[in-house]
Amino acid sequence: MQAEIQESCRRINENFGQPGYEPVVFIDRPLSLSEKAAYFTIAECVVVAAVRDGMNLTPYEYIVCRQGVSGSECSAESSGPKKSMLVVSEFIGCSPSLSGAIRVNPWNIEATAEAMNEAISMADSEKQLRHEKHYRYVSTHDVAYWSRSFYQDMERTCKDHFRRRCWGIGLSFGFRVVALDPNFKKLNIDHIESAYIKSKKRTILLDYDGTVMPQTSINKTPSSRVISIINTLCSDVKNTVFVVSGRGRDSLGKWFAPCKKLGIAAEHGYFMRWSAGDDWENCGQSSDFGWIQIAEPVMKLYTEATDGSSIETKESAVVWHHRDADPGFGAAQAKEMLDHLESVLANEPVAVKSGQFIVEVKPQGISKGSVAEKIFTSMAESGRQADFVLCIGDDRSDEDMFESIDNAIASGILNSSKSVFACTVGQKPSKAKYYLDDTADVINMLEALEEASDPSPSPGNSP
Ligand SMILES: O=P(O)(O)OC[C@H]1O[C@H](O[C@H]2O[C@H](CO)[C@@H](O)[C@H](O)[C@H]2O)[C@H](O)[C@@H](O)[C@@H]1O
Repeated sequence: MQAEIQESCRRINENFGQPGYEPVVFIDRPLSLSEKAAYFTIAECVVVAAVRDGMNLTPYEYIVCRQGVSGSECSAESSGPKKSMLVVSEFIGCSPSLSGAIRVNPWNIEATAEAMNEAISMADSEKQLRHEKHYRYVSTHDVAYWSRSFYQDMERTCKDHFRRRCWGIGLSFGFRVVALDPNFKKLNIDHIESAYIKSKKRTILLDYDGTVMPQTSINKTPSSRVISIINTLCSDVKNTVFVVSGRGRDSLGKWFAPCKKLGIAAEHGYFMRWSAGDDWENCGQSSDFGWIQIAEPVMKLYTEATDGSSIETKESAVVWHHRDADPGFGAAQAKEMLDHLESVLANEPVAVKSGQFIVEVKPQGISKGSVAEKIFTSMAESGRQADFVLCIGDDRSDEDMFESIDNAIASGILNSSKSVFACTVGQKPSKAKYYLDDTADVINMLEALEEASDPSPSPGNSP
């Protein structure tokens, strides 16, 4: 590789060099700190084109060197306004913190060349503004700042650890230690079945993906087994059953067409209907979707840079999927995109949320929590307060449902002495008190409830 670099340098110098001017000076040896500082001080632009990196400090060192030491006369520019320009790879750790840097995908040679040209031909006033911004960031985020911030993060993360149980879960790169509440336990099928039999008014809220449908399934249509269980649950006059999902109303409506009495909350509750015979209620508070014009271009940028990712446009939301991208890179891009979207959409009526291999932008106030609250409230208001609640889901959006159960108990919409089963799928930190291991476990549990049901003709769910 070294020979290849030397050959490229020779070729460029031969083609573009002139007497007294050598375009590429290739330094192929370790530099002392002072030498490095000297080069940084005179450099009009620094390019960091690493394709994989941790926390590369070169850009920060460069900015500090360009700022210089006040009062020193180390360069011709030292008395004038300070300027610096950075072209950085989007793969390096410090890239998100340098908002004035030109960010590139280093695999894209043309885009990198264009960025270098843009960097050196930019107006001095612009270079100055970018430098000021970066220097302010570097000088306020010093060693003391970082150690304070790490310390606070650790304190927050370890809060309550003394009363939690720690478990190692996952394998290989997926291995992690999680701290779980000691009251968090596996849902016992006999226990829930007996509570189900004793109860008179039941609310059952089922998430779809990752709960009744395995995340790994290619075919996302519910199995005939799932349809049959849900139909039996719906036909018990004591039951109000809802599928509460982030998926669109068309797919859910089509998939669950055989379940006439099933309630559906689609797109996290933006659309809701109590049974197949009812019209869809639109639960959104605003019809202004101008924010899509801001969110989509950002998602497109990340899609271009992340092989295997894609954008899904729903009626009320846009979703960036990275399930088929490289796991590490996809997750890093998702985290970065979430921050990016949160900052550009700060003044818009939206929420930016992450889920199972997705980042989603959806209208503010729309969540599975508000769906659950709506169902509990309208049941209580019509004198049908539930004495049995089963709420089950696997991801972050389902945590909102679990939280709304606590709120409903606190406000008296649900009675705390009744049977409440908030259950997450997979053993992980959750607001739910119970867990089941996987979708197979969920189906087994629902089968037990199916057997304990009393299917009799009924008008179905009603608000
Ligand atoms: O609320 P859920 O029923 O759990 O649905 C949430 C999202 O489901 C869909 O995404 C999921 O399935 C994709 C494959 O079809 C998969 O790639 C992704 O990782 C899953 O999260 C749906 O596309 C999203 O819009 C929903 O928000």
